[in-house]
Amino acid sequence: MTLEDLEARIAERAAASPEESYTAKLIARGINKAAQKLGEEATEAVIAAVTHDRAELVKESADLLYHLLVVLKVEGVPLSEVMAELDSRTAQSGLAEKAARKDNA
Ligand SMILES: N=c1c2ncn([C@@H]3O[C@H](COP(=O)(O)OP(=O)(O)OP(=O)(O)O)[C@@H](O)[C@H]3O)c2ncn1[C@@H]1O[C@H](COP(=O)(O)O)[C@@H](O)[C@H]1O
Repeated sequence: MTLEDLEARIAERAAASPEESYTAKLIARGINKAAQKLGEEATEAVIAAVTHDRAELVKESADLLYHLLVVLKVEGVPLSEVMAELDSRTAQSGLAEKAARKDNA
């Protein structure tokens, strides 16, 4: 499974009935609920990381990526746009990118 596969699955399930699909149910509840779930999963991943709970970190990371893709779907942002942003950063180090952002702020 790639993130692109998951993005396609989410797009497919978005059209399903909320009674039979968690994705459809979450999308029907709107961006505030989807964003709240994203925040919760991020927090759970952070807790797993700082408590060195490796198995939980793997599970929470999967939840986090899924909920991020749902939020991107609701907001109409294709994953390819996020990947293109990451791609554009490979030309420089993360520290140089951070300094450039500060200069532009
Ligand atoms: N990867 C996921 C995935 N990860 C997490 N989850 C769901 O995310 C939910 C998070 O758990 P919570 O207890 O926080 O959720 P909850 O109790 O419903 O949340 P509240 O609304 O009560 O806050 C669980 O119900 C998980 O099943 C996912 N649901 C779906 N997918 C993927 O999406 C596909 C389509 O799923 P459906 O849309 O359900 O058909 C699946 O085949 C998977 O590939």
